[in-house]
Amino acid sequence: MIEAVGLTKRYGAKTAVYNLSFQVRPGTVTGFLGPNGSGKSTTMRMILGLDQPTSGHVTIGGHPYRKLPNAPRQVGALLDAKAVHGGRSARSHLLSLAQLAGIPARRVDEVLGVVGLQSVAKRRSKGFSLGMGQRLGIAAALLGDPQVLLFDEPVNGLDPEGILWVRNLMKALAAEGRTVFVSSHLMSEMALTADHLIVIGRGQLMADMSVKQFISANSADFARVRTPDTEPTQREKLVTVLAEAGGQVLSEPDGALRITGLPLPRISDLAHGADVRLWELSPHQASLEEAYMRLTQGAVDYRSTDDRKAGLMQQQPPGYLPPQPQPVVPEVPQQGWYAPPPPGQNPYAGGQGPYAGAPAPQPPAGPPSATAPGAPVSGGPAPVPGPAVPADAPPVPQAPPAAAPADLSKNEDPR
Ligand SMILES: Nc1ncnc2c1ncn2[C@@H]1O[C@H](COP(=O)(O)OP(=O)(O)OP(=O)(O)O)[C@@H](O)[C@H]1O
Repeated sequence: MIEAVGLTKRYGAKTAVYNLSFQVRPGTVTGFLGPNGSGKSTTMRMILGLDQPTSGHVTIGGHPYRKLPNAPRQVGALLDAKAVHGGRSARSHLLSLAQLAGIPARRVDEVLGVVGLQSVAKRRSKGFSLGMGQRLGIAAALLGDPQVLLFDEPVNGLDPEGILWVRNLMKALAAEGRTVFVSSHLMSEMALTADHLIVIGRGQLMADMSVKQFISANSADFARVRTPDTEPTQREKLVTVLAEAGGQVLSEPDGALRITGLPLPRISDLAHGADVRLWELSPHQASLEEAYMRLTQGAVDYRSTDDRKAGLMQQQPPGYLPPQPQPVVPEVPQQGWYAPPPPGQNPYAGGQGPYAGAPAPQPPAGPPSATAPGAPVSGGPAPVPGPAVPADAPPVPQAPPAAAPADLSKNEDPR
């Protein structure tokens, strides 16, 4: 088991990790998630004794890494796959690691086989592709047959076959009772691989729970309903009856309705009772990506802007007005689009949890339009105020933080 207690790491004015406490248990794959720069690699380096915490401590099986007897036989890690002497072959790189840890040479050939690099074992690693480098890094982590494994973005650069292999490898290692701690930005992959999640934002703990709990705490399942495109009155009638029955109704980009708060059979009965024909009534399960984006959207430090290419434009005569682009609502839901979690289920959005008191998301300024996708069409108050998207919303609405940890990079001590 890995146990972190009050872990804090400062680099000068920058607080990379702040007061982080968690446990990573054996027998499960624990996913370690967080936006870019949130402190995942720093935390992993502290676990492995490569960085000294400013305060707090972290142990593996009750001991700090540096005090573990023959640590490479107990803990395997992939932190930076590029940290290999490029002039060495894959085999000689692994052989040197094996010799340092007292691991027999035949184990090197075993792990080369496990990661599928036998045929290039004698090639210099500097000619390796990104994915081959990752495989070599994973081989190094497996070398000592350790009980505790840490992988920092192991599927980075792997082909689909490699991703599937890593997924199965992680699960198999956990099924053998090992402790597996893995960071990734690929939510779809994490949803398939991890049992438990530790989520950090700006170096602080945001969630520590099972994947299932995480999704239900941070999003809600919903029903998608479509009435005939040619008969807008049918849609309006349905919106009214659903709202009267207590449903929350949002408009989707293609004109369909997104309903929360009512089970599918009830929606069907209400439509039937109102003599409304349905072209679609389908259940939708919230994804880990939705739940993750909803939780962390306020803790994202590095956000892209549209490339308007204004710097490449010719200067226009005074008074010239550029054509206004039509607002495009993303096909895939983005900020402000996430179905709100059921009332009281998001410990980070209400009055409990470490971020209690953080501002709840508010709809962007401007009147919501019943025809604008994402605008609440009708219904009672949303359980957690979900930001609506007005008709004149920019392509990616910048919703305020859902429940953001304080930005510690500004050198402000939050205590
Ligand atoms: N040696 C260092 N000196 C100064 N700042 C550092 C150092 N290492 C990390 N940081 C800073 O600490 C913060 C956390 O970085 P870290 O690499 O741990 O994040 P991360 O969650 O692993 O990010 P990513 O997902 O992009 O890999 C960042 O702001 C980073 O710039």
